[in-house]
Amino acid sequence: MKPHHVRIGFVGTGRMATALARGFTRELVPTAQICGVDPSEVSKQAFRTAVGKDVVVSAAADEHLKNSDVVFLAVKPQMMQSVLEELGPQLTPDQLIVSVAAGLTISRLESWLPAGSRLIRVMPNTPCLIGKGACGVSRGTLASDADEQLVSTLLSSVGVVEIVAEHLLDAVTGLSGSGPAYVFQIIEALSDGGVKVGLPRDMAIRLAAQTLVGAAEMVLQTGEHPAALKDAVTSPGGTTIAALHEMERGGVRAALISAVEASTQRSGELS
Ligand SMILES: NC(=O)C1=CN([C@@H]2O[C@H](COP(=O)(O)OP(=O)(O)OC[C@H]3O[C@@H](n4cnc5c(N)ncnc54)[C@H](OP(=O)(O)O)[C@@H]3O)[C@@H](O)[C@H]2O)C=CC1
Ligand SMILES: O=C(O)[C@@H]1CCC=N1
Repeated sequence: MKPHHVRIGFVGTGRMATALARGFTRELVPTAQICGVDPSEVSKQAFRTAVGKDVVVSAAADEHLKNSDVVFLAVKPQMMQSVLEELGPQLTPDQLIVSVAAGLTISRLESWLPAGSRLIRVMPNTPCLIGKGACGVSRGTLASDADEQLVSTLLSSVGVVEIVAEHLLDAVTGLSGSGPAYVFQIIEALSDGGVKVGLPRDMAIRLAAQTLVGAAEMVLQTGEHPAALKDAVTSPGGTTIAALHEMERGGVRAALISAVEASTQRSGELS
């Protein structure tokens, strides 16, 4: 199936569903081919406002969801079992199911889905909203090469895709799934630093964010190790080494390593 012909349904129209749907419809999928199911009036309307007025939303599974080729499960992990118990009988074997839920393993999801369901497990992140996502993908027991290809193509339209063994998806969650939150906090802290030394807040936020964008792009475009790029900024006896010493004293590296590890562990617990 051609990706731009795919009809996509979202079960749960919250933050991650909105980021994906809006990302898919930027270039690839017409908004009229997207639908969403969510009992929350607030989420549903926010989803439609963000993605487009052609999007059909409803409080419960309807004909639009039943006619979707791909169904994204985007509810909280703790709700998934009860959602699938209700939704399962309305799914058909023709539909490809994609879970974005943190932690829930393929075997657990397959045990809650109707027998014979084709499942792909994905860990995306919210920058999919602007086409800059980072996603890990693992294939379920019955999903085919074509299914994996279709989901990879959809997700490639909203970011980079890494096909990973399922046991690594918790680690992907710890790094890139939760990662935007770490980076937002870093940007906020850097801008606090800018304000402390006299910059106006809005300028400090712009400078901090652009510094992260520029540094990240340098890593991706040059292929150089981040440590080498750091060394190129760091003059002997200069300003940067004075700052890096403070970061080491503050345990920034250890804190980030522990952050990834804590999120990974929590993802494992959610199953
Ligand atoms: N946010 C993120 O950055 C990421 C999230 N994820 C995963 O995405 C999933 C969704 O997370 P997120 O978007 O943040 O959560 P949200 O709470 O923003 O969205 C979940 C939505 O599902 C709704 N919902 C509750 N019950 C049902 C139901 N029976 N049928 C349909 N919808 C229902 C909720 O309504 P109500 O609010 O009324 O409960 C809510 O609108 C999670 O499994 C999470 O692990 C994965 C990667 C990144
Ligand atoms: O915080 C969470 O549980 C979700 C999963 C990854 C990002 N947000």
